[in-house]
Amino acid sequence: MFVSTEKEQISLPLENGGESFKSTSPAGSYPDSLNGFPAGTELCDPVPVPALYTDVTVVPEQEKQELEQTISTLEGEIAGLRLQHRSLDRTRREALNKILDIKGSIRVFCRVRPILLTDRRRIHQPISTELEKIVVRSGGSRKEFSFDKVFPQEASQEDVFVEVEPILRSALDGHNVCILAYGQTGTGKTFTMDGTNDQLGIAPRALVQLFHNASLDKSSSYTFSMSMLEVYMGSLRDLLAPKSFSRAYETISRCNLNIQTDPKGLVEIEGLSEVPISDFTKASWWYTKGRRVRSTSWTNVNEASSRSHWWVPGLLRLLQLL
Ligand SMILES: Nc1ncnc2c1ncn2[C@@H]1O[C@H](COP(=O)(O)OP(=O)(O)OP(=O)(O)O)[C@@H](O)[C@H]1O
Repeated sequence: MFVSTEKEQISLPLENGGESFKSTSPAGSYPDSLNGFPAGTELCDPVPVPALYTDVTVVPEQEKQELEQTISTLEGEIAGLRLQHRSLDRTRREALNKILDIKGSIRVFCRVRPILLTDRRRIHQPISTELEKIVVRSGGSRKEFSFDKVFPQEASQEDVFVEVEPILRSALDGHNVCILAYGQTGTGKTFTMDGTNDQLGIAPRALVQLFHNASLDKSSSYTFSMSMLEVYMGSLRDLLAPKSFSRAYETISRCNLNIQTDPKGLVEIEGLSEVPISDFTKASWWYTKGRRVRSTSWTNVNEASSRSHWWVPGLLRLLQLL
């Protein structure tokens, strides 16, 4: 005799050929339509069908063995792919290191700022650019300067970022890297490093890229931290100092951090805040906070002049100096 659940997925044999279900008390009979019971069969109080029956799927032994075989094959393939990924990653690192060695561990780019409507002196064609060279003509003299790459006036933020992007990969591979913008006031350091809301510069793009690359790399784990420091009027200012701390010690501590060199020759800023960064959202939040705190002042050349500053997310250092 078989009892079927309503879902009809499972049929389980009842022991004793159903004898044990013979009615001894006020009879109840199942209607004809129920499976397996002849019409009018007397039974005890209706046998409660355990809820368990509806959830259990009995897999035939052969199918089970096939599934186990498939799982073990897939596990083998995953292990193989992991090994392959590790080996490819090693090759990629070596290739990147070679490229950086060939290109030089220090690379100097020149970005030419377009002439702005606000510029007082509108000298047209003062310089001409080539791929790796600029020529400056002034007062009858002509001077040439060579660089690893020259970005002409038309170069977009994206064009600039493409050149520095491999350095970010290097940072995740464990190298110390530094991106430094240097130039006279008003030449476009802030524009290149920070950019604007619709033309993001290197720093916000770097944050996106770092966290994106780190999330793709399942074989390593990364921890990120960030510090932001401003060099202003000869003093060092901690841009991520906690508010209460900065208020209480505003005039003393915020502007009087010391630069120390440890026995290994590494530079350390004593007392500089270093905030742990768990993800891109946090990084972006702290970066925006640090930018708000920094000093900006007017110069004769640049209306919204930002003073020298640098920031350090994990291993990456982005510096901007006058
Ligand atoms: N490549 C560019 N394309 C368009 N506008 C630019 C470009 N570079 C700079 N600018 C504009 O030129 C002005 C001065 O640039 P920016 O403030 O970045 O100079 P800076 O070198 O950071 O100056 P300071 O040292 O005084 O802070 C800004 O209005 C900026 O938007």
